[in-house]
Amino acid sequence: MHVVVNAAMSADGKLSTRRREQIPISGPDDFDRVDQLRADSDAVMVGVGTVLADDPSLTVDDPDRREARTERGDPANPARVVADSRIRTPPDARVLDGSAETYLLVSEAAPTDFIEEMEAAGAYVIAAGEDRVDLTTVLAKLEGEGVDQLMVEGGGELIFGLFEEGLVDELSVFVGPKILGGRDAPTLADGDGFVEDFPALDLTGVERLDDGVLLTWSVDGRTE
Ligand SMILES: NC(=O)c1ccc[n+]([C@@H]2O[C@H](COP(=O)([O-])OP(=O)(O)OC[C@H]3O[C@@H](n4cnc5c(N)ncnc54)[C@H](O)[C@@H]3O)[C@@H](O)[C@H]2O)c1
Ligand SMILES: Nc1nc(=O)c(N)c(NC[C@H](O)[C@H](O)[C@H](O)COP(=O)(O)O)[nH]1
Repeated sequence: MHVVVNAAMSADGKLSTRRREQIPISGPDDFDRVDQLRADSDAVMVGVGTVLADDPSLTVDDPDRREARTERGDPANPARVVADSRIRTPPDARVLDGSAETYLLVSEAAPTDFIEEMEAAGAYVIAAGEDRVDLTTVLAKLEGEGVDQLMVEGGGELIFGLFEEGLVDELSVFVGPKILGGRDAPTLADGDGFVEDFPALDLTGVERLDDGVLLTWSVDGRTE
């Protein structure tokens, strides 16, 4: 499986405001690039923090791109994947609106009645990990379901968790022309932070885009 993390951050490295309110950091060209990346992926993943903050749809916006997917025999939209250890996804979240397949990745601590509620709402539930989702195991299961290219759209907790497990192959970050500030505002990689064995990156691209810059890296030492 090829795992691509994509995010937009302010010039000071924040993914959103300290109130976790989503504000546009990307401009139209970057949003269009993100839409193409979704269209090129088998699944798009976020953490439940992003579902609660933004209620994203995670679908492909451009009808031509959806049509191109169906012409090559894929569903119009990639599958949606939410890492949600204890099931905080609301049953009326957009990711459960039926416009794409949705996998809910939960831990063994997830309450059984919540699992049933999510399945009734149309989600496929995959459980692994005692207290929080065991990302290595669930990504292997998703690969078994045919997910070869996984795009991860955040947020900072999930991105850190994936780096922690050595699961990221590629990182693309749009750095936009804003300062958001806030010591508690989400950043690209939050979690507990590394104190050693820092993941190392190889810069593969620098491109001026909208009023910002798109940086792409490949990740050293990723084990398949
Ligand atoms: N600018 C961008 O590109 C962008 C993209 C996505 C989200 N965001 C912002 O990020 C914020 C949400 O990010 P966040 O960090 O609060 O939440 P998140 O989206 O990273 O979700 C975190 C949740 O993921 C789940 N999870 C399960 N297993 C995990 C594991 N092994 N490791 C880590 N997480 C695991 C947990 O339930 C955890 O609470 C929002 O403010 C949103 O607007 C910005
Ligand atoms: N690429 C990007 N640039 C931004 O400036 C910005 N604020 C986000 N934020 C990601 C966001 O937190 C959501 O998760 C989805 O981008 C929303 O997805 P939908 O359009 O609803 O499908 N992402």
